[in-house]
Amino acid sequence: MSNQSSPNSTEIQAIFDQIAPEYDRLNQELSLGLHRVWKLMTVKWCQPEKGDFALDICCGSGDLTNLLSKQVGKTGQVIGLDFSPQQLKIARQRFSATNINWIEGDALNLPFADSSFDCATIGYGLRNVVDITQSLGELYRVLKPGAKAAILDFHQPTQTIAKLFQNWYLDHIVVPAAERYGLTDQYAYISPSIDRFPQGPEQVKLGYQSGFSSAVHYPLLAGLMGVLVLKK
Ligand SMILES: C/C(=C\Cc1cc(O)c2ccccc2c1O)CCC[C@H](C)CCC[C@H](C)CCCC(C)C
Ligand SMILES: C[S@@+](CC[C@H](N)C(=O)[O-])C[C@H]1O[C@@H](n2cnc3c(N)ncnc32)[C@H](O)[C@@H]1O
Repeated sequence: MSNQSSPNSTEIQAIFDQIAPEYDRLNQELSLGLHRVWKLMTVKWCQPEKGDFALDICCGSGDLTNLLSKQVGKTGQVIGLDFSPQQLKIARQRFSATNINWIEGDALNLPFADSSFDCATIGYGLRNVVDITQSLGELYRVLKPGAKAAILDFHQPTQTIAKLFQNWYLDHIVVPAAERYGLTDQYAYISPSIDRFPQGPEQVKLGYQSGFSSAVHYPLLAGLMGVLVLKK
């Protein structure tokens, strides 16, 4: 990894290619299955409807793409976009719904026309892109007027005790668990990435600066996670 404080795109892509085989198993174990609840809430917050054209940016192994697919139904379509070939390989193996298209692409340069999508999600992706402002600008561009996006990610809690717990859990539960698979460095990346990630009020400000007409941040799990809901 470069000696910069934050990894570049190539390094980020490599992390997610490398963890792809164990990603879902570790998420399930380390969140005690709660990540599924957070993802369900995220999809609900972008208000998908039957027949919608939906987008899951930074789709990874496809959890949110699959949930959107169920919501939009047979008359709808979902695009799952990610720049990690290995994550997309896992996604294609896990989910075969005919209303899903998997696309290898960059969240910072979405291969879609303006005002294409009725709703969108980003699950644990915004913290990992190298340019949050560019990513939010692209998200705004491809959404239809009035469309909603829901962005789930880790969040730096404001309460000291919660922050201490988050750091402890990441350092003493998450990273040692990743060691079992030789993925120590990849999972050790999470903690500093959370420290660099804007907190809720700053995310809201970035949402408005990107042109969204409304931006609300909902903390989850005492602020250890959060969902930013944006409306174009
Ligand atoms: C689905 C989750 C995380 C996805 C994820 C995001 C990243 O940016 C990564 C970067 C590098 C390696 C892996 C990931 C990655 O997996 C959230 C659930 C999994 C978390 C690893 C678990 C941590 C949860 C909270 C810090 C503490 C929860 C405590 C509760 C009592 C379970
Ligand atoms: C932590 S995973 C999240 C996967 C999935 N959304 C979930 O909720 O489990 C982050 C994903 O973002 C992808 N990613 C990071 N930067 C990206 C970019 N600029 N363009 C596309 N995908 C990107 C990574 O390849 C990885 O699959």
